[in-house]
Amino acid sequence: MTVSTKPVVWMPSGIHPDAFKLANELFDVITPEDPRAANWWVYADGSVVRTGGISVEEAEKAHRLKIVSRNGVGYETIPVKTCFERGIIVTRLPGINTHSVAELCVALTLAVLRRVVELDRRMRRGEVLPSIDWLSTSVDGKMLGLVGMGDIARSYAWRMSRAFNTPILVYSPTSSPLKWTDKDPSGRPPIPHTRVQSLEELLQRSDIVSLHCPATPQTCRMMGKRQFEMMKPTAVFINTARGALVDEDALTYALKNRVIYGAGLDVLCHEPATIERYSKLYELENIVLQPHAGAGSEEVQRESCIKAVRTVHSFLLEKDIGDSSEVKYL
Ligand SMILES: O=C(O)C(=O)CO
Repeated sequence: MTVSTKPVVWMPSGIHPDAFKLANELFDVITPEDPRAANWWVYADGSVVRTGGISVEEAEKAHRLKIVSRNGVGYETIPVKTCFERGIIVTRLPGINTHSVAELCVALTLAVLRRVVELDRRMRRGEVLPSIDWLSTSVDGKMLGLVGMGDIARSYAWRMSRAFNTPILVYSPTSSPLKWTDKDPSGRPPIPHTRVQSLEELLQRSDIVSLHCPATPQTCRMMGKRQFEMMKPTAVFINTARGALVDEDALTYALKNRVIYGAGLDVLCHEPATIERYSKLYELENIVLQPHAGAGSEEVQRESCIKAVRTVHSFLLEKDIGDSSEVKYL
């Protein structure tokens, strides 16, 4: 029997084929199909995770594990405290998917306001166009309200203001040090915007409300029944941030009863989402859903998966995560 001398790496979630090929050259990879997957923590020196992450119990049992490399930005699915206590380093790729997620924000906004997906479905069901029933809402000049001031919010704001002349309102629940008055890292000019002092004001004034905050105890369920009722009945709600920010029963009620016009969601509380769990949401026409695909462009996935794999390799071999500006320790 040949014993592999390559580091053993656990990869629980889907990974771009080019990165998977590279990983197989560099490591002895354990995927969910591998017989070792049931107790991967006995074997693994490193792990590359996208969605799914790892549990506290797994981190506690993983005696060989030295690094968890998150292929993406958010890290709430990784037990960072336990990892630190056990000397396991955690890395992520901030900024890697900024423009890809911002593009999806634009796509969801257009799809919901112009009823793109709903009308497509209705045509395929045999309804005959045109009809007054199919009137939608223009995007041009609508007030865009952003909750959070990170890079994705900024990239989305830049695209919307340039393409659709949307005035921008911003509310940041954390005291964000970021100023949108400087050029952004891609050299784009500042975006004119108005900062409001409360979520209430943003909800009342915006035609498009979009969330851009991490899930923390402070932001959890920040959008509930009361908040949806503060929005205009003509307004749409976009969430590409995290499902935990939203009370999903309240959103379902608001959509069903036309408290708001529509919603576009890339994230849900329970992912991967299933029709059984979300049957009430899935049956609504005024919602467009995506399977947490904001970072899911071919280009971004190829780049980020390869970076995440290389990070593990550098660390296991050289105790260093390399000099890429995008790879960061937590
Ligand atoms: O990278 C992340 O954390 C994402 O959720 C991308 O959508």
